[in-house]
Amino acid sequence: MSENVNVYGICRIAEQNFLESASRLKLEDSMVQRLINPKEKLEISLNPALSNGKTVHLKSFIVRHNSALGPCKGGIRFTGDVTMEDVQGLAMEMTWKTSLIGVPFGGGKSGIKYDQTGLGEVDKETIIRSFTRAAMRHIGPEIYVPAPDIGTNETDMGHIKDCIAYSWGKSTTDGCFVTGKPVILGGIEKRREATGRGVVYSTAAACKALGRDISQMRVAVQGFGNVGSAAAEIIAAEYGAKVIAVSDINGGVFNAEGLDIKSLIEYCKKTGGVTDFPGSENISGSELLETDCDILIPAATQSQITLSNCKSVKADIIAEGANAPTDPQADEVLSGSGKFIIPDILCNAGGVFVSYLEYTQETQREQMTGEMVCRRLKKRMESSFKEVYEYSNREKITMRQAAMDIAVKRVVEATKAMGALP
Ligand SMILES: NC(=O)c1ccc[n+]([C@@H]2O[C@H](COP(=O)([O-])OP(=O)(O)OC[C@H]3O[C@@H](n4cnc5c(N)ncnc54)[C@H](O)[C@@H]3O)[C@@H](O)[C@H]2O)c1
Repeated sequence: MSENVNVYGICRIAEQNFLESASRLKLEDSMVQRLINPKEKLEISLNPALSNGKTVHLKSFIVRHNSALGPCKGGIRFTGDVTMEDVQGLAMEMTWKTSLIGVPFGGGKSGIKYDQTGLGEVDKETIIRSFTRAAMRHIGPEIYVPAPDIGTNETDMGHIKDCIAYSWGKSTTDGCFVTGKPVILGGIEKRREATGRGVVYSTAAACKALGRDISQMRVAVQGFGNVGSAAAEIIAAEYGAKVIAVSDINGGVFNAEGLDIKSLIEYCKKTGGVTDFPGSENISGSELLETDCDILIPAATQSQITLSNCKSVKADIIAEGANAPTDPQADEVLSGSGKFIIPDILCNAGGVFVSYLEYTQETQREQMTGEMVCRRLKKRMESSFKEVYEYSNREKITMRQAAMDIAVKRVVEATKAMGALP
């Protein structure tokens, strides 16, 4: 892990961003309490027996933060260090993200606390099925709809769907219980790359707004998983930008002339990481963040840009592919020095937008082509970017503040419209 992980903590970041927005919007204290506290928090113990015959004991978490706008939506984080607090912060972020991007979902998230180092595919499936069986009564099209996040992928989502259908004695689920599934199981084309693609569409919109030619941009990407590798590939292949540095948890690689991202993806499939990629120079994780470049895409994990390293960030556009990669104090320093930050709830909302398309497709039993998905995603990322950019200019606040205020206002409006429960 990098030295900066969890310096601030995602829950604190999410709460602080919300409280600042609540203060700008002059929300009443009762509304603040209603929105800051999650609707539901669950800790579920799992005891699966793995293929070596040993039973392991692990914790899993589900947080349904807010469902004023619809069923709670958010991915499953499966790592050795995920905590209930992380899941709570991430669930709150989802509430604002779904609101901002304009889909009828609330915010949720789940976590499975288990270190996957050395875990084989069969045992991973066992743990995913164990989680699904235990959590099933909290998952459903009108309750909480999971998706991939760090440590989970479309194969896992396929197992979740199958596990639920199996428990009913049916061949499939009735409605959408999980998004990000394989296409053959009712998933949607382009979902795997949707978050990274959305990051690129919002970055392209930012370049346009700032009068910068994206094809001339030098890009550094932190994290080369689902989000980072797709963003790197698309910004290079479709927009002609030069991706000069990428990193993963074990370090990074650099080439001033641009890395061949397609080959790097193939290389990672064989070796499990970016280090020693032929034709590049190895760099450290912290050197990646300090790379002399125009655009930095943090797409790894939270609290990577902190008060202690933010002054070394040279990129003047920061596109937050990860959730909460920038600590609030660092955010203030960066914004104060004129950096343009595309905040996470806007920048990485492409994944949940395409999850929404998957949800509607499955409910209506129709099929959308990849071309239709990309067109709708691009249109939505551009219109959301425009909304936030104009609001930020009008109110003379940062992009993050504008995104938060727009998102919080919608949830407040829905909450007021629902009225108080008896
Ligand atoms: N998958 C999605 O659809 C989605 C949607 C919205 C937001 N996000 C967010 O994007 C981020 C990445 O998610 P993902 O799905 O790509 O995860 P992933 O597990 O596929 O990939 C994570 C990548 O980050 C690297 N990494 C982890 N810690 C690192 C560190 N400290 N320094 C450098 N690299 C590090 C890993 O080695 C890996 O390459 C997370 O913050 C996640 O919450 C994901």
